[in-house]
Amino acid sequence: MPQFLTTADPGFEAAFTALLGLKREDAPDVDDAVAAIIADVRARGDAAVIELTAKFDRLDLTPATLAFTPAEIEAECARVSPEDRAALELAAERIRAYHARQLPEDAQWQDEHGATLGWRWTPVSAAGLYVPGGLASYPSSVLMNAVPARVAGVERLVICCPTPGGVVNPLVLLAARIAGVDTVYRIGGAQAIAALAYGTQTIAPVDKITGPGNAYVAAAKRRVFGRVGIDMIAGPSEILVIADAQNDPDWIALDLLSQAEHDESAQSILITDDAAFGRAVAAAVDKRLETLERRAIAAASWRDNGAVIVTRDLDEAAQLSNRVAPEHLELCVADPEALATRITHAGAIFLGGWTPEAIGDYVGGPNHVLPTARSARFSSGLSVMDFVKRTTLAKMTPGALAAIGPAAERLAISESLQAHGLSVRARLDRLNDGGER
Ligand SMILES: NC(=O)c1ccc[n+]([C@@H]2O[C@H](COP(=O)([O-])OP(=O)(O)OC[C@H]3O[C@@H](n4cnc5c(N)ncnc54)[C@H](O)[C@@H]3O)[C@@H](O)[C@H]2O)c1
Ligand SMILES: N[C@H](CO)Cc1c[nH]c[nH+]1
Ligand SMILES: [Zn+2]
Repeated sequence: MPQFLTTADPGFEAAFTALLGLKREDAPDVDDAVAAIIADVRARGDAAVIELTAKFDRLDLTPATLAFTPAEIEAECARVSPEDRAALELAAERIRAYHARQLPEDAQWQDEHGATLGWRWTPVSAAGLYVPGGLASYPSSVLMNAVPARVAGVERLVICCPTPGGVVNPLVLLAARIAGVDTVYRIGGAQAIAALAYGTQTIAPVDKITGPGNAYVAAAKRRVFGRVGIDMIAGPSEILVIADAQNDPDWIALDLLSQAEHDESAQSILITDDAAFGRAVAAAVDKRLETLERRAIAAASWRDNGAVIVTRDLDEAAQLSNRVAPEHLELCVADPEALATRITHAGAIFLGGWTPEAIGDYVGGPNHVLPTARSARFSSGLSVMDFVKRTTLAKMTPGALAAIGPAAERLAISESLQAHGLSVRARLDRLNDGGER
């Protein structure tokens, strides 16, 4: 059973703290296994990747079959129905239009001394996009990773997406083609992350790795960070719904289950100011679980990590939500915009009862790769900004150097960094000797 909590109860704070502290990450020995996998791929390259893929994905590959061939991609794309193709194309265009607005601008100006200052943005040269493929496959995650990278101007885009037992989702390959991905490797897990970070005889290394994955993928991304950039550690999915009694309990139940069905470690929480409505939603969840396709996963998530919390009012609901810092936050209340002004930490906010979180997963436009496990307190969802970096620009004139150089020299001396100071002093002396102004 999910937890039923009431803020008016004396024991609420302890129970809520315990709810936030639920360990939803996987087995602690994952990191040891991942360290060994990364070391093996670094040492043996393709051979290690091929052996691990056979072991974990029941798929026998060769160096020549690590990547899908153009003919294979063509054949798989031809299997996609016109309706599914249209849905992917609609999603891709909306995601592209939304992320195009995120492109940052270069800047350049002269200050009062005549110095030219500024910055410019450049994309990473190569990005490796991880698309989960173990428990389910996610064409939508292809778009959510590849489209922002293309908008950012990344030159080389590759995808790693496991195909356990050789089962391919043609929509993953069509999504990759629509988004302009150059190469799709049919590998997954930590071995894929290691191959992207360090390269193998067949797989060229990249500069940035993005995309969600299971505990092995997350542990591998943590370990290769520094060798390559990573976006974040996008863990098991979460949703928090703040809803008043004016909602249809079945709608709210389905929204909660939409994230619970991702993973037994997912977390779905309802906060409401009406106890009877909270009970009605819980009953609607149980009813839906009787027939849901992924009911085994969703029921375990709801039972182990789910909660219904009754608050005194919606302000209290907002305060609690900020402590959860949920990946997804739905505001199903009369005035969602007003309540949203009280929200300080959330990966994505969905305003009003007509905005189910699933819209954000697929076609709304915003990215669905979002911070989990309270990391929305300090991090953001995947965006164009994950694929660009900023270079600063500075140009002194002799006059500008004369104006600010002495201060630099004094600070260099204060830090006992003599060459720093002398590199400025030599130029100032030239100026003092009548050199170029
Ligand atoms: N935050 C997001 O945007 C988002 C989107 C989609 C999915 N997800 C989450 O991503 C996760 C996907 O997990 P998944 O397992 O389905 O796919 P996955 O692709 O992340 O992991 C599957 C890979 O794990 C490796 N693996 C499996 N068992 C292993 C073991 N015992 N030792 C070493 N490696 C092993 C295999 O190589 C396999 O290819 C889920 O938790 C899902 O909720 C998150
Ligand atoms: N809600 C997931 C992120 O937590 C993203 C997703 C992909 N497909 C369906 N949903
Ligand atoms: Zn989802």
